[in-house]
Amino acid sequence: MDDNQKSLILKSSSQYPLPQGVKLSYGTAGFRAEASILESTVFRVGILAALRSLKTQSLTGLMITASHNKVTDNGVKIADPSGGMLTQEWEPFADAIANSPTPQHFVQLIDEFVKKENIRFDGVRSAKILLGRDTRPSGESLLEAAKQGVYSIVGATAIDMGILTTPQLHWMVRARNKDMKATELDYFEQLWSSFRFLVDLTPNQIKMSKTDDKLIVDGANGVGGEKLEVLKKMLNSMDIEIRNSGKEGGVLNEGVGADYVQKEKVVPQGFQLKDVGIRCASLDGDADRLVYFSVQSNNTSKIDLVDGDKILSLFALFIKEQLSILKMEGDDHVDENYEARLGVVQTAYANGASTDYLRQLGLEVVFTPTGVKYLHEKAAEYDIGIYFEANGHGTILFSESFLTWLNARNNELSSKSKGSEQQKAVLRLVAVSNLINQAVGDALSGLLLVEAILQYKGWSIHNWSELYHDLPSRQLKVKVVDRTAVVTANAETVAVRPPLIQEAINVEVAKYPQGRSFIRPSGTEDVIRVYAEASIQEAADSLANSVAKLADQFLGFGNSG
Ligand SMILES: CC(=O)N[C@H]1[C@@H](OP(=O)(O)O)O[C@H](CO)[C@@H](O)[C@@H]1O
Ligand SMILES: [Mg+2]
Repeated sequence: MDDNQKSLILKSSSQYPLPQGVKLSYGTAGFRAEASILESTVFRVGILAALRSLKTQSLTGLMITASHNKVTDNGVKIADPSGGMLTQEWEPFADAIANSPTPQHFVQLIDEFVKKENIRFDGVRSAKILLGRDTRPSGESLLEAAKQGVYSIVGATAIDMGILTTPQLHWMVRARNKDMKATELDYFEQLWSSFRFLVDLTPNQIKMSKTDDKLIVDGANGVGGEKLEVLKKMLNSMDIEIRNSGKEGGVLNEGVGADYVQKEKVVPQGFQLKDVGIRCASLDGDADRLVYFSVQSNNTSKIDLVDGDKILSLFALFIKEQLSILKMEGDDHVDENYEARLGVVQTAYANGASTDYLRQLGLEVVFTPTGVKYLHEKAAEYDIGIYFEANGHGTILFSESFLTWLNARNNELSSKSKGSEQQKAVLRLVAVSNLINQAVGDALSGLLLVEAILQYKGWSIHNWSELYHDLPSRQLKVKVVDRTAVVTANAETVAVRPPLIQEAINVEVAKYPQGRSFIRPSGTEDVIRVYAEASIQEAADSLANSVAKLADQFLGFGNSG
C-alpha cells in the first residue's frame, strides 16, 4: 500500500472509532451484536470486502443482517466471489481488524495482511462490492458505514442493492461473477420460470383438495414476506397467503419466524385454530431459513413441525427417484449412465430419526460441525450434495460436471426418445438446479421446490410429515465462565475438553432408551448449547437437564471461585 492509501484509511477509520470494551468474533455467521455498537465493525468489514475483491479479482458481497436475532441487533457478513461464505482462511484477519483498538494499529494490520496475501493495488482491476441489508431500522446508517469502508480503498466501487434477503445478495454475487443475468428481477424470473417448468413436468396431476392447495407463510415481519409478495404476483396460479409481512405492525422475529417456530414448537403470532390442517411455512428474518408446520387440532398453540431435516428428506427422496428413473434405460445405451454421487450432509442437531430414514433409503449421510460454511463445503464434494441444518437452512448443490452430463443426456434423449420418462427425469433435475439457490440456503427457492415436489407426489403436509416420526428432543443453553473451554471432536458429537466431561455425559445417556446428547459452545451467543434426544419427551427433557447440570458443574459460575 502506498502512503496515499494508508492515509486515506487512517483518516476514514478515525471517524469510526471502536466503542470501549467491544470484543467481536466472526463466529458461525459473521459479526453480530447490538446495532448501536456496530458502526466501526461494518466500516471495517467494508474494507475487508474490498480487499477480498482485490485479492480474488472478482466481485464480492457485503450483507447487513442479524437474521433471526432481535430487531435491535444487527450484523455483517461477506459473500465470497462464489456466492458462498467468506473463506474461513480470512476469518482470523476479520477478527483481528474488527477488534483493532486504534486507527494506527488498524492501518498497520491491513498493511501487514496486504503484504502477506500479496494483494496488489496496481489499479489493473479495482475492487467491486455489492451491498445489501435486511429491513432492520439500523440497516440504513450501517450501510453508509460499509460504503465509507469500501471507499477507503482507492478505486473501489460499492453498489447498493437496497433491501434484500441474504440469499438474494449471495445469488447476485455468484451470478455476476459468472457473467449471468444478476438483477433482482432476474432472480425472481429464474425462480418463477424453473418452478413453472418443474410443475409442468408433474405426471398426470393428482387433484389436491382445497386445503392442500393453500399455503400460509409467516414472513417473520422481515424481508422475506415482502419478496414473497413479488413472487406471488408472478405465480398467480398459486394460493399463497402471507402473514407477518412486516406491514401489519408486528416486530421482526418477535413471536414469529422460523427460529421461533422450530425452537419453541408453537404457532407464530397471527396463526390460529381456523388454520388447522392447512400447510403453513415460516421464514426467518433474512429469509435464509425455512420450516413448515401445521396447527394441531387439539391444542391451538402446538404445531406439528416439519423442520429442515424433513425438507432435506423430501428433497433427497425426490432426487433419488429421478436418478433411479434415469437408470431404467430401455435401450442399450447403459454406458451413457453416469453414476451420480448423491450425498446428504447433516449436523449433530439433525433428529436421529431423520438420519435413520435417510440411511434406510440407501443414502450416504455425512456430518459436519454446525454452521452452513461447513455443510456447504462438504456438500460441494458430491455431484448432488444436499445439506440442511435442522433449523431449516440448506440447499442442494449440483456439480458442473453433472450438469454438463445432464445437458448432453437431454440433447441425446431429445433426438431419440423425446418426452420419455428418462428425459423428463433429466429435465426435472435441471429445473431443480435452476430453482434451488446454488450459492446458499434460500427460504424462497426452498419453498418453491417443496411446493413443486408436494404437487408432484400429490402429498398433503400430513403425508410428508409421516415420512418418519421425530424422536423427542430438547435444547438448552447454559451460561458458563468461558465457553471456549469446551472443545469438541467428531462433528461436535464428543467433548474432548474439559477432561472427563464426556465420560460423565455418557453415563447419563446410557440411562435412556435411544438416548443421545452432546454439548458445544455456540458460535453466535455466549453460551454452551445442550442437545438431547430420547424415546419419549420426558426422557429427552430429563437427559438435557442432567447434561446441563454437568456443564454447569464442569464450567459454570459455581466453579469459578
Ligand atoms: C443449534 C443452532 O440452531 N445453531 C445455529 C446458530 O449457531 P450457534 O453456533 O449454535 O449459535 O446460528 C447459526 C447461524 O445462523 C446456525 O448456522 C446454527 O445452526
Ligand atoms: Mg437467517
